Amino acid sequence: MRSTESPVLSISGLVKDVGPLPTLDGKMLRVVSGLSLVAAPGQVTALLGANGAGKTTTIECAQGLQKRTHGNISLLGEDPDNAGAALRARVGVMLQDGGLPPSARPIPLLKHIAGMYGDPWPVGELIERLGIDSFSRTSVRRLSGGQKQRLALAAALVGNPEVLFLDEPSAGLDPQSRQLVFELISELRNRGMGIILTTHLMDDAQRLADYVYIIDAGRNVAEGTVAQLLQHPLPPDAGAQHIRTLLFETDPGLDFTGVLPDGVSVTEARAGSYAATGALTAADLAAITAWWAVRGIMPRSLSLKARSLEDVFLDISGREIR
Ligand SMILES: Nc1ncnc2c1ncn2[C@@H]1O[C@H](COP(=O)(O)OP(=O)(O)OP(=O)(O)O)[C@@H](O)[C@H]1O
Repeated sequence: MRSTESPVLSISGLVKDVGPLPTLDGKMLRVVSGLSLVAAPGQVTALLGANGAGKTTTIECAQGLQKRTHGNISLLGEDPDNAGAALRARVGVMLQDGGLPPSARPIPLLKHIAGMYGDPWPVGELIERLGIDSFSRTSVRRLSGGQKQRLALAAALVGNPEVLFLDEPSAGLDPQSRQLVFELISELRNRGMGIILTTHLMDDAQRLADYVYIIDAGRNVAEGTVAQLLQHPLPPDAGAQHIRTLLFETDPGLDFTGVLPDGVSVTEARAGSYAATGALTAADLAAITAWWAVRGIMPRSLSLKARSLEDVFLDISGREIR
């Protein structure tokens, strides 16, 4: 596990049992089994895992919302299980379902929350940054999913927290709102806020995270910066299929047999739209462009896609659905 001076959150050997469950003949179910992580100030730390991996349980234990079975948790230097109002005031939480009162209207709600803090974030600034003015007269229950997300983020930030928990922050956001939220998250990180992001969206983690913990079945399975994880060795049975993909559009129905090496597979997903996947080398790129040149073919588009965090995640946690 990485070491960080004065982490905003540090979890070691977290175990959480739930139950007893009638479906297990009255036995307990272990949903987190010895998980450890460290989140630093001024960084986005992502917890990445499939549905049911134990992300929410871990984060709720970290926030003191669920009692842990074993293990140590330190949130801003304190045990969240004994947290008082002073610790809670330093922590911002944006939940997936918002957790906001359905009949409230956005601006009075934010002003009310701001009134509970000594040094709140100016409400007007948050309203402007998150485009809340455009739906300020609508009650929470009538907001769209994306509007609720933006209001939930504003509500999490209004207390000017030192640490911010974000659960799937881009869920339901249109591209403009997503960009807005991502820019704000980057700015908060640069100001020194410690941000803990829970997600199964690889793209969000790849774009935002300084450090990623991949968890599976309540355990740590890999960790590192995105760049480090992208170097993760391929599993022995992966073949070369996740190394690189060359995407190109040209004439339909072309036969590339003999142009590219055996380990590279070429598929035509739509007429004239091809993907060549495998351990492509510069020589292979030269071979395919030479082949086009001889035949007078000019592709309409051409792009090379490197192995992504999603490929690494699937290599590590398996491709079968949970
Ligand atoms: N009180 C409970 N009773 C029974 N099972 C539970 C309980 N709490 C959690 N679980 C199970 O523990 C596992 C972990 O749940 P958790 O919500 O932490 O996963 P997650 O990684 O946040 O998933 P998602 O991405 O779907 O939100 C799941 O299989 C869930 O069904």
